[in-house]
Amino acid sequence: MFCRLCTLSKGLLAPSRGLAQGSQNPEKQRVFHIHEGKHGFRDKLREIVGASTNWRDHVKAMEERKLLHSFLAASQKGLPPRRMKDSYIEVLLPLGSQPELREKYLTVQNTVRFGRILEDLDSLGVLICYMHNKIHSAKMSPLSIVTALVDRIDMCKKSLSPEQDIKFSGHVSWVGKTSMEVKMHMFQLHDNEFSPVLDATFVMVARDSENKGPAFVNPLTLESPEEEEIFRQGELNKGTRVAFSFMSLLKMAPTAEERTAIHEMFLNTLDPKTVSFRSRVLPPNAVWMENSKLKSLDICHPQERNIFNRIFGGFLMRKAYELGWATACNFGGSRPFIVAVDDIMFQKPVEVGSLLFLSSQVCFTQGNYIQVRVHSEVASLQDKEHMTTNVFHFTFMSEKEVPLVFPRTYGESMLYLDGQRHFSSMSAPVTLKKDHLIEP
Ligand SMILES: CCCCCC(=O)SCCNC(=O)CCNC(=O)[C@H](O)C(C)(C)COP(=O)(O)OP(=O)(O)OC[C@H]1O[C@@H](n2cnc3c(N)ncnc32)[C@H](O)[C@@H]1OP(=O)(O)O
Repeated sequence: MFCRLCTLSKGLLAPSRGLAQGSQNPEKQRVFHIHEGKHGFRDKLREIVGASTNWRDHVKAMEERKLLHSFLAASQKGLPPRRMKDSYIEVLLPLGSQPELREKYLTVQNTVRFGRILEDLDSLGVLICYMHNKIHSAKMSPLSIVTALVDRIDMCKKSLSPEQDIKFSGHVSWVGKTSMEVKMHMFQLHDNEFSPVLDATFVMVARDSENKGPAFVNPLTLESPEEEEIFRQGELNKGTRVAFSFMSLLKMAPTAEERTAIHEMFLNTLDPKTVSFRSRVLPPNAVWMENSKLKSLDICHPQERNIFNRIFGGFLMRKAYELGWATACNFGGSRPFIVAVDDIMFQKPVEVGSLLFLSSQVCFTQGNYIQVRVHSEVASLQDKEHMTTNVFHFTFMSEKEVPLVFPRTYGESMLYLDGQRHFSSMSAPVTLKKDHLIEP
């Protein structure tokens, strides 16, 4: 499979060039481990934020964070600029050399759980942003950094083995006033070399010490034409996001071409015997969209909280991904493999104790591809009103050709078109490879 970003990222940023291939890193403090402990990156995050390790201390820990308010900058100009390499870090997931780590990452097909990788990417993105905004004289940060958007995750043409070491790297690639774009790469050891397996772009937002209002981030200074290109790409990404949201089918009617396509699908479902709008029949090898649905419910226990005592974005992504994978599996009747994740917007934080309702459905298919949409909403135990927190978009590739999915209602037709737009925004067509084994 061709991966636009894996190719683009190769050699663009000076700090990642040598390190990406597994060479020695002179700045040892920038290399963290996934596991807990002295060099564990989650412990590092807790240290930076001063988060509680026990739920019973969470109120006290938050009270302490209030005192950090005075360290917040009144304007962005008051903050020193940072270089891309200031935020550059690497994180090791030594699945090969530390087999005790494997269980957590293992699927029954002896591949790596992609849902676990999503969790690691989320924490890595946050740590990168803390590196960018580091106050050298203070151990703790006054900022609360939250995930606003998973812009894109593209898989490259490599299998993920649970028996080989994995390495993540990343850095801040663009900054606004309170938001930052982060680019992350993942590599796996293959013939003694770390080869690219995944590229990800997230947008993180800085909030004040109590996560109640916006906070300024350090500006970014660019040191080479390559870095200018990365930054320019960040600007472009921002523009594309605005254009995409402006064109949303919730705000605007579909294009003439899209309307024609939907009308043709509708005509294809009319029963030639009755030609009645009430009796509709599916063409051969097609499934009604409503019959592709799967739902789940989770109780958001304190264990799933992030360092700011809200539910961890990575947990929400893992849950949505796993339901999406099951939906694709159920629909296609064979093992689906993840190809791309895009446009996951974290609209509202999820409180500890909430009920999390996930609803997943296939909204577009083509050949071996299945586009799945997972809608997430929460309700509190006291208040039964449901509130949407996220919409997830996953592109899967099935081992076999899959049926067509047909919308029955106008609402479903809009979901179909939205799914088609997400599918079309994918980098490039991919060919099914036996070694492309990235599963739940
Ligand atoms: C281990 C630790 C892990 C911790 C990580 C997590 O788990 S976090 C948990 C999961 N995530 C969450 O719970 C976040 C939930 N969402 C939210 O709280 C909020 O939607 C939000 C703070 C992200 C944004 O709120 P608002 O839109 O009201 O904020 P505001 O309008 O001030 O915008 C702040 C900045 O974010 C940018 N922004 C907002 N939404 C955006 C989006 N979808 N895509 C790109 N950028 C976006 C704006 O341009 C602006 O940047 P500029 O100022 O630069 O122009």
